[in-house]
Amino acid sequence: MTFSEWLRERSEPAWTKVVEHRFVDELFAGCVPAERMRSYLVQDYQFVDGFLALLGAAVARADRYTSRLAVAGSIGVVTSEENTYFQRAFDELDVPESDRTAPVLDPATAEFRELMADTTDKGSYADVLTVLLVAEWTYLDWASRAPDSPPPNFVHAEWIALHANPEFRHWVDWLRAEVDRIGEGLDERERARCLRLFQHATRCELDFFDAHGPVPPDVRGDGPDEG
Ligand SMILES: Cc1ncc(CN)c(N)n1
Repeated sequence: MTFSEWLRERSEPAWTKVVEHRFVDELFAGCVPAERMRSYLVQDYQFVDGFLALLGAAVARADRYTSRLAVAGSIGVVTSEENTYFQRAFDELDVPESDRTAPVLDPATAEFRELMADTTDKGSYADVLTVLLVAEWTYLDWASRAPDSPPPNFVHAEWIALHANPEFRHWVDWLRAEVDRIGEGLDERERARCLRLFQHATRCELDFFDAHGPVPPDVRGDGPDEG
């Protein structure tokens, strides 16, 4: 088993809960209500801000030029196609300027940003790669479940398409191989640290989706026990 496979396996069942989240199923069906899609994207734009800084840390801490180039390629996508998508989606969803630049953060967003900021400031290259890998691999995995026909609304369809395409798969495959390469040189303590980070980041992904619902029936009170 590779290091990346080991990290993911040790992060179950949270990993599968992210990949099979009800929010994702609603997205595939094109039925995330506008209000929830708006709050998800507003919060995610704040996630992306921290994520971009983390990508910068990977460029700075990589141990070779080819690795810096690979990470820089992903920075290109985040700052162009993905950023343009956010702007068009915000326009479509009537997101006011204040929510685009400085919204009140959900606790889930704040925790994820804190994890990324700590790793950006103090993490080793292995630590940085570990958090990046969770954020990208979970998104590749859920997007890989997408049905053939996209939902009609571009806000839903393009968010799926940004994570279900050969270039994104190639980037995640590279990240996995890089984590495996760097993992070979780590001692036991460093590997354990990567596992803790991987598990924490996976938990953050789950909390992030949970924060945007939908609320499960048993919590809503229309489960089998309710009269
Ligand atoms: C919360 C979250 N995690 C991951 C991704 C994919 N970069 C994202 N956009 N948002």
